[in-house]
Amino acid sequence: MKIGRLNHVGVATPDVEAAAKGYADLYGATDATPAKAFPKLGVKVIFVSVPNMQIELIEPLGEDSPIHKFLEKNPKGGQHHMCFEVPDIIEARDAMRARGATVLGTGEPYIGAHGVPVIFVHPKDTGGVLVELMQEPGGGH
Ligand SMILES: CC[C@H](C(=O)O)C(=O)SCCNC(=O)CCNC(=O)[C@H](O)C(C)(C)COP(=O)(O)OP(=O)(O)OC[C@H]1O[C@@H](n2cnc3c(N)ncnc32)[C@H](O)[C@@H]1OP(=O)(O)O
Ligand SMILES: [Co+2]
Repeated sequence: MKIGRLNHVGVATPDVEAAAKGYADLYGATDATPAKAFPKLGVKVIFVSVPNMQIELIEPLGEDSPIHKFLEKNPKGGQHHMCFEVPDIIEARDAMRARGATVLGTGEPYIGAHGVPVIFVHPKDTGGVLVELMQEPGGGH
């Protein structure tokens, strides 16, 4: 398994709308999706498109959100994860495990905000950076 293109950088924020306005006002990054809630994933998301990838603004939905504690530690928000595309998410999951990394949750890929299966690799195995792997559109079995 070889890692693919950087699809997005996840940025945690207490307010995705305010954060998206900040990217528009400060950097002219006005190409943004409407905010969308993913209750099962515990986040509200806005994707801000820039020339070669996206910024994924994520706001916690409730205290069970996987980013709730992150925002308690970083109340203004901050860089949260990087997401790379892989050709086949199952092959990637198995490769992570075979290479000694911890795949979060049950290890079963689940549908993320882009509508394709994703996994997350624990930051303790990746030099302190939370990495998400997502099946590249049109990839997989
Ligand atoms: C999937 C939808 C969407 C998409 O792109 O499709 C998204 O990306 S949504 C993104 C939000 N969802 C997730 O992040 C799911 C996976 N994440 C998790 O399961 C948790 O965030 C986890 C386990 C990485 C951390 O959970 P939590 O903060 O509640 O646990 P701890 O406080 O015990 O943290 C353990 C340890 O990890 C360090 N940590 C936490 N978050 C990060 C981070 N974003 N980057 C780097 N390190 C992180 C934390 O400081 C602890 O370190 P320690 O040295 O043990 O204190
Ligand atoms: Co993501």
